[in-house]
Amino acid sequence: MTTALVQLTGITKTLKGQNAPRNILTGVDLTVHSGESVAILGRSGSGKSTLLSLIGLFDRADGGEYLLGGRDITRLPERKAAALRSAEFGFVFQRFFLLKHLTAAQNVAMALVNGQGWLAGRKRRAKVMAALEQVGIAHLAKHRPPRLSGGEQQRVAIARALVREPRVLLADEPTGALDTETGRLVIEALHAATDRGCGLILVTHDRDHADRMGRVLELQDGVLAPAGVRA
Ligand SMILES: Nc1ncnc2c1ncn2[C@@H]1O[C@H](COP(=O)(O)OP(=O)(O)OP(=O)(O)O)[C@@H](O)[C@H]1O
Repeated sequence: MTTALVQLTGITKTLKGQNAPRNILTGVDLTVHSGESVAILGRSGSGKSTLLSLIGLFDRADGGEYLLGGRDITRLPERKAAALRSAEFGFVFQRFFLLKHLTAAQNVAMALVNGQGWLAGRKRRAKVMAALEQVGIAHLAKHRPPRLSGGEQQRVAIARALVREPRVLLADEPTGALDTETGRLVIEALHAATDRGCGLILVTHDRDHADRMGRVLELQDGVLAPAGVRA
């Protein structure tokens, strides 16, 4: 068995409630390997986004252990966590967060700016076009977001997440603002990333989309368990 990309053991998280602290995650175990896709279902408020933000190193667990590619990152200092976040993770959200005045290609290229500046022009263009191609919208490279449909805009956002070749793709309700058919295309574009060895963790309310993933889990009472089989 290969080394797991993401390995969470006994993850706990308590958040301030209105009156008293709330134990949102009480012992989450999750292992995701390269090329694997996992869907996380759960009722509203069950802690799905909280869990994703811990995996993506936006926040820190109170307890438990987090290994990334076999390396223990449970207590990584914030500066190192930030560097790891941008090197290892791609993020896709319900809102697309595209810059309206830039073309699709320019929006994707924005992800290639780092502390050292831009990649050299030709290399950058090739990476951007490859990412747009991967999600099936290379022909829309010069279009600006207001001229694109919701599904096309979300695929630009996925290309922006993929262009840095992350090891793990985290998607939080990426089809929440889309109709069913458009959502299906977006799910396929996300899933295609696993063919290249990316690990994919998808938070969704849509059981049909969840069933497109290799495994379907449910967050309930602070822990993850295999989702029940549908009648
Ligand atoms: N920063 C915070 N401080 C206190 N409580 C929070 C904070 N963020 C979220 N919560 C609460 O924690 C619980 C879990 O929130 P979370 O957003 O993780 O749930 P979710 O399963 O993603 O919900 P949804 O499906 O509605 O997006 C909710 O009750 C939410 O109100």
